[in-house]
Amino acid sequence: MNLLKKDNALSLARLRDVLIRLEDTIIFALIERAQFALNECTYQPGVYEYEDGYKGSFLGYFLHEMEKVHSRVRRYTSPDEYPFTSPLPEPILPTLDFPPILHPNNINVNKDIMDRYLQDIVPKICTPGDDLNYGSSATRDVECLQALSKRIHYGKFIAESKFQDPAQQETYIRLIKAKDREGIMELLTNRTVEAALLRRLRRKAMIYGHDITEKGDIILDDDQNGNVSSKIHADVVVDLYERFVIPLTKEVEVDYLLKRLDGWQASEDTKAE
Ligand SMILES: O=C(O)C(=O)C[C@]1(C(=O)O)C=C[C@@H](O)C=C1
Repeated sequence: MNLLKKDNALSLARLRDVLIRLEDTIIFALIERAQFALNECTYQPGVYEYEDGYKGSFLGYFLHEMEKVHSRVRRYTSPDEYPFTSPLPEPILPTLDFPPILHPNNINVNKDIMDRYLQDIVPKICTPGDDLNYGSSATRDVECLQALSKRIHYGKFIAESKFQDPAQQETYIRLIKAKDREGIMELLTNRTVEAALLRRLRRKAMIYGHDITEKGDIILDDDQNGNVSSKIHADVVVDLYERFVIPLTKEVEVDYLLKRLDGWQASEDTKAE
């Protein structure tokens, strides 16, 4: 989404379209990672020596080096991009003037994303063992992590859109003032959208995870669920969204909303002047 343009940036339908596109990005990134073995040593600190004395894992090193370059081309000045590592250098490109779409905040849940990715996702999508493709698997890890991070932090835009809905703003303000986390969570939850998302995701993961014949039919495997030797198990993708991606997006939404009124009245007064 072009965040330099403010028009319609907060339309809920458009934001949901972004999330739908990111489903494809995430499924393909997971499929790419799944072709390599677990390669545990890339996640363990102290296995390699780095010229700058870095003490973390190979993935941590690779991610930090990549983020340094991306930071120089101002990736993390965009309100939908969040780094995993720090410190990062200043951009070499001039600052872009993004219209203020989000309320100022410093929410970044990438540490949680990294923990869940390493503990829960990689062991489920990769075969155990070591195939020596360390660079390839770390490259894919970075793609998965960045796609998940973007998706989950989009919760901020969705929360802002919901807050600005005139039909709901008063209720949000009341719940925020009461610091009612559960009430906010309930109000922003849309179970119909979640159920439709999970159905769509299962279908996509089934289709993207299999090859097709020349006629376009899906080549299903011969187990009863039709997904034993697929590139990725549809169940794993659905489970990942159900237990991790959606709940963490909602946490971001709630965290954002809980801070939504900080300095708000002051900024409304300035706008009115
Ligand atoms: O689409 C929304 O309304 C969202 O808030 C996003 C999302 C999601 O993570 O996909 C989260 C909460 C809602 O219950 C439905 C979907």
